[in-house]
Amino acid sequence: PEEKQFRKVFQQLAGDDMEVSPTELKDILNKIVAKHCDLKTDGFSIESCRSMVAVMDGDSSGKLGFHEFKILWNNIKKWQGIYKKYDADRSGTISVYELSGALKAAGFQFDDNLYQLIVRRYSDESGNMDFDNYIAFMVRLDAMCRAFQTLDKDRDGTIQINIQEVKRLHFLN
Ligand SMILES: O=C(O)[C@@H](S)Cc1ccc(I)cc1
Ligand SMILES: [Ca+2]
Ligand SMILES: [Ca+2]
Ligand SMILES: [Ca+2]
Repeated sequence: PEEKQFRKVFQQLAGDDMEVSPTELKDILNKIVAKHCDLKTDGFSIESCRSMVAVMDGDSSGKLGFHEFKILWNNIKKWQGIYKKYDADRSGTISVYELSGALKAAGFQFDDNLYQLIVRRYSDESGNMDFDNYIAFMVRLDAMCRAFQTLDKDRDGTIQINIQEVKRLHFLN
C-alpha cells in the first residue's frame, strides 16, 4: 500500500522519462517545504539539487531512478524529523547550540573545531543553518560516510585511497 502510493507519487514527479532530474527534485522539495512553516529556507537551489542527485546517482544516469529517489526521500524524511526535534527554540533554523545534538541524533560525531568549520560553510553570519542548507549538508555527509565504509573493506577505520578515488569523491560532491 505504502509502496504503491509512493510509486504513484514518483511517477507524477519523474515524468515520462521515469527518472527525477535535479530540476524536478528542486520543484518537489520547494513545493513540500513551503507547507512546513517550521522549516525555514531560502529555497532549494538547482546547484544543491544537482549535488544531491550526483551523490545518489548510483547508476550514473544523471537522474534519480525509483530506488535512488526512495533512499533520498526516506533520508530527507528522517533528517527533517531530527531538524524539527532539535530546533529547540522553534526558530525554524538550527543554531550553533542546536547543531551538535541534531548531528549526534543523525549518527554523526564531530570534535568542536570541526563544528566551527561546518557552521562557516553551511550557516549564515549569525550561525543559523536553514533547512535546505542542512539537507544539502546531510546528503553529502551521508554520502561521504557511505563511500568511506565501501572503501574500508576490512572495517579497521582506515582506508587506502588512490588519486582516481579522490577525484571521484571530490567531483561526486
Ligand atoms: O513527507 C512529508 O511531507 C513530511 S512528513 C516529511 C518531509 C518534510 C519536508 C520535506 I522537503 C520532505 C519530506
Ligand atoms: Ca540514476
Ligand atoms: Ca533553532
Ligand atoms: Ca539556504
